Amino acid sequence: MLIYLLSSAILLCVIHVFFNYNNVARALRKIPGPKDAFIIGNALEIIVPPDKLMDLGRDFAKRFHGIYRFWCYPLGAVTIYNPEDIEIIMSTMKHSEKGIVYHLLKPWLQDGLLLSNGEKWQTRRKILTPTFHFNILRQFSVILQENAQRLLTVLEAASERPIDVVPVISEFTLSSICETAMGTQLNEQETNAARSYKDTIYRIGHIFSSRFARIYLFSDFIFNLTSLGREQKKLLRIVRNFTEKVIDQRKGMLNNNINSDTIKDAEEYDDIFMKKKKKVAMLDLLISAEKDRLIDSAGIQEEVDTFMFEGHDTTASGLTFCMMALANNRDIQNKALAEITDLLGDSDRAITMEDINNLPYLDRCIKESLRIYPPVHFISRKLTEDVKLSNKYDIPAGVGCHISIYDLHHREDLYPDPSRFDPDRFLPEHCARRHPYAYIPFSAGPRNCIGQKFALLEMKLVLAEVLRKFELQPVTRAEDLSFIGDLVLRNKGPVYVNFTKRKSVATQ
Ligand code: HEM
Repeated sequence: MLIYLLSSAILLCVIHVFFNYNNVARALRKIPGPKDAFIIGNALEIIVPPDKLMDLGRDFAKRFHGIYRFWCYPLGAVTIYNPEDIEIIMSTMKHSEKGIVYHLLKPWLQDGLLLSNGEKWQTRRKILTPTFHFNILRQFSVILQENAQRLLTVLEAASERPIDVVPVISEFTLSSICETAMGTQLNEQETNAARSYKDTIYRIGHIFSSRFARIYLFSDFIFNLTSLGREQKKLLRIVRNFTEKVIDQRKGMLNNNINSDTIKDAEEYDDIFMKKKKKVAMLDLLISAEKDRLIDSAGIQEEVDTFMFEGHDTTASGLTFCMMALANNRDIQNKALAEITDLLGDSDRAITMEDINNLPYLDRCIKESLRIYPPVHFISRKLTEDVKLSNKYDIPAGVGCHISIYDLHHREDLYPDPSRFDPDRFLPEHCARRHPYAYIPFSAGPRNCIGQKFALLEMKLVLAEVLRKFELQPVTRAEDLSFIGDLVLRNKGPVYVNFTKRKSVATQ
């Protein structure tokens, strides 16, 4: 018996040494982090119920300063929120391989821009960059304005009582991205296929959230055995059939309307569509690139799906929290409204892209809201080579490096009283004093958000239109929020705002 116990103890010690004293573990364990348990490292600390995941991150960010790590053989991860360290990781393509959590998106986005790497990413980024050229954004602004007007109608019908803005804003951003990315209207068309596509996208979003918050579902093998895994498979088929059909229809339309062989750049793209008086879609550039054999049909599908995913939930989260913040900060809301009224006077004409460039205070409100409530609150990389950070810690190759945008944006030393909503933090003189990687809602460096200008245009346009028409009154307060662990920042429950119709813009 004694021999049996002794040999078991020795075996456990050997396992412990093997798990926790290999080269990776030794390097990682020099970085501050939670206390290591025998054999299992930090496993027990990180397995928490899904609704506690965000709190766990915030708790660690408070306990450690700018960096902490987890280790549980064979998985290791370091979370950083020092601007100097973030610059080391984000400013080069050396560390551009995406972390393990992005693997959850693979069945849907495949090798689209968000997940691809190397030459493929470079080619795709080159094809897609002109989509966000000023001239094309100007055309998108017309579509965004039409969708904003539909949103105003919805808000008007529900005014004078608290509305959960989450579903209303999601509907707006999903319709907007669908029309700008694919040239397809979800609202007016309201065919069975369009409705089912919309519902499917929402449901897939929920499945991602559920999977993200349960680490045991990260394994494809286990996930595919669950009812969620089976449902996701079915839903992805619906999405793919819909986008395939839209792409085919668009190809047919382009072939009939455009004699030009290919579209070489944004100016030409703009020219062709302006002459034909056609609404442009991001998809058109991809179809054009297919003629040059730069991309194939499967590639077009990947990119359309990527834009649909990246382009709606993120902006919906940004708009939701910005509306809530403006409702809760009456003085700031009034200042933003005064700026709009000064610009437009009594006129009730629609706000244009040119107007948008003349609303610097609203711009600062959006920036501040994206600081406190960054829609993409963390990003993650898998390091393929060793990295020395600014504070001399070494992160070994093979481990994950999470960049906590949320904790970076809430650092007391960079943003005193970080929970206070203060748009003037973004006055040029204050920005100039800050590290360039201290504010990164759209990431930074070569793999930054390609849709940043589009997102800001969409947010600004719709906020300006909403503020002109409604006074936003507080219902949900900042202290009521409780975030759930998800790829996009989300409150656990509804986010209520009361929209009260203004009598007249001129009298405010
Ligand atoms: C407020 C809204 C948005 C925020 C906060 C946001 C944020 C981000 C962030 C942080 C990344 C980097 C992700 C990473 O490195 O893992 C990213 C990448 C990306 N975003 Fe956005 N995004 C927004 C809206 C949009 C929109 C509207 C589109 C499309 C129209 C878009 C398309 C993309 C794409 C395709 C990438 C991958 C870029 C690449 O790797 O080259 N995003 N976004």
